[in-house]
Parts: sequence; structure tokens; C-alpha cells
Amino acid sequence: MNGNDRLYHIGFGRSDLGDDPPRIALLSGDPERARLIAQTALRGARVLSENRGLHSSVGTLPNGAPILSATSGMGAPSLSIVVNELVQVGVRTIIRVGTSGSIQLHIPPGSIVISSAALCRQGAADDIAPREFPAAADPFVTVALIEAARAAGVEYFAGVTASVDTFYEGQERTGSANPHLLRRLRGITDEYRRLNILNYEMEAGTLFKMGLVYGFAAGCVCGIVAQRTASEAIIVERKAVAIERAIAVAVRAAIALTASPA
Ligand SMILES: O=P(O)(O)O[C@H]1O[C@H](CO)[C@@H](O)[C@H]1O
Ligand SMILES: O=c1cc[nH]c(=O)[nH]1
Repeated sequence: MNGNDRLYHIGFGRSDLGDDPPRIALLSGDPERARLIAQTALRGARVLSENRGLHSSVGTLPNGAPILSATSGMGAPSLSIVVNELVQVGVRTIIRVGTSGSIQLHIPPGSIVISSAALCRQGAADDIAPREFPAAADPFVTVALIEAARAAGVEYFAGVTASVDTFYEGQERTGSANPHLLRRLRGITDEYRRLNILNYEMEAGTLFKMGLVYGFAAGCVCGIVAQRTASEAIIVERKAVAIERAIAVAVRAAIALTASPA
């Protein structure tokens, strides 16, 4: 590793990426997922850093295109730092590969949600753009994810995601250290359900705004690990399949997005 131009948080720089630096990254909240993607889906994967627990690897897709598997950490403040630094090292397409809780009856644990846009209730995003600025995914990345899900035969749902700052309070969980929720949060899940919002997670909205403002293409696919119309709990038995499907779809989409024109 050269390391002279290493970015402070991600722990690597352009000079660590070789002669053909990746312009696309798969970004997981969980470093274990980033490592799993590198080990199972990338060819010739090489670990770049584990700075602050944020695993980053570089490898190639089956079509030979270079790609990063990186970690955002949980929540928009951490994601905003990692994404800012990924853009500084030359990344121009970022697909978030996450986990999420369904708020619609028809979206079961084990399925995946592809976010076309987000209701962005995230403080970090206010430092990126005005609150009214759209949190929309890149249409080409979103279509690539949908086509990948169809081709893989994976049960998927596409639509609007609620991106919030907290897992417990902001997602209206009362089974936590503080069962008392602020009045403005009581009933919010039902309100979102009636607005046809599909799911809760904690990063996509800020990622989408950053993409539109900083000039990179952003998308998001999440494996569904909770069904909030039934319970607040994570359905642990469906987590592995949900993540496996989200990864498979993200990798297929990345292949399509990096294919050289015929
Ligand atoms: O599994 P990841 O990608 O971390 O995504 C989801 O999981 C975390 C909460 O459990 C939040 O980061 C949320 O967005
Ligand atoms: O319910 C859930 C599950 C995963 N991630 C979230 O943010 N919420």
C-alpha cells in the first residue's frame, strides 16, 4: 500500500487502488456484510482497510470491472463521511446493500426492497441540501436493480423508503430502553404505511441527496428482516436469505452498470 493520499476515515487513497481504480462501490452498513460481499462475490478481492471497523476491499466483477465493497456504518452521519471520501477517491456509482423493516403487510421478511426515493427524516442530510431537496435514487441504477431482481427471480418491491435517524424511537419501537415515545412519533408508522411508504432504514435518503448534489449515481437495495405490521422484532431466521438476495441483486446490477458498450 502506498498510503500517502490515504483518506482519514476510510483509511485508503487513490494510490491504493491501482491503475484501473473502481468507479463503483457496494456499500453495506455492517462491516461483516462488506467482508462477505468481497469474499463471495468479488474476484481477487484485496482488503484495503479496516479503519474504525469500516471494512473496505477492492476486487473485480465477473466482467472484469473493478469494484469496491465498503462499509458505511449505521446511520446517516457515518454514511455521509464514508460516501464523501469514496467520491474523493473517484467512485461515481454507489449501491447501498442494506437491511430494513417492512411497514407494508404484503412485503414479507426475506424479500427485498429497491428504493426509488426516500422520505428523508435525517439530520445529516440537512447539512447536504435544503430539507425540501429531493431524495431520489438514480433512475438508471434503480432500473438496473429491478432488472437484476427479475433476472434472479427474487421477490422484490420497488418504491419509497423512510430513512430515519434512529432504529428505536424514529421507527416507533416501544420495546426499548425508553418505552415512552414523543407525541409526534406515535402513529407515524401507520401514517407512512398509508402514504405507501414501503420500509424503514437509516441511510438511503442521505445517500440519495448526496448523489444528486455531489454528482454520483446512487441506488439502494435492502433485505427485509422485520415485518412491522406484525412485530417490532428482527426475524432472525429470514436475515441470511434477505441479505443473500440483496447482495445477489446488487452484484448483478453492478455487472450491468459496468458492462462495456457493444
Ligand atoms: O444493515 P444495515 O446496512 O446497517 O442497515 C440497517 O441496519 C441498521 C439498524 O439495524 C441501520 O444501519 C439500518 O439502516
Ligand atoms: O426494522 C429495521 C430493520 C433493519 N433496519 C432498520 O433500520 N429497521
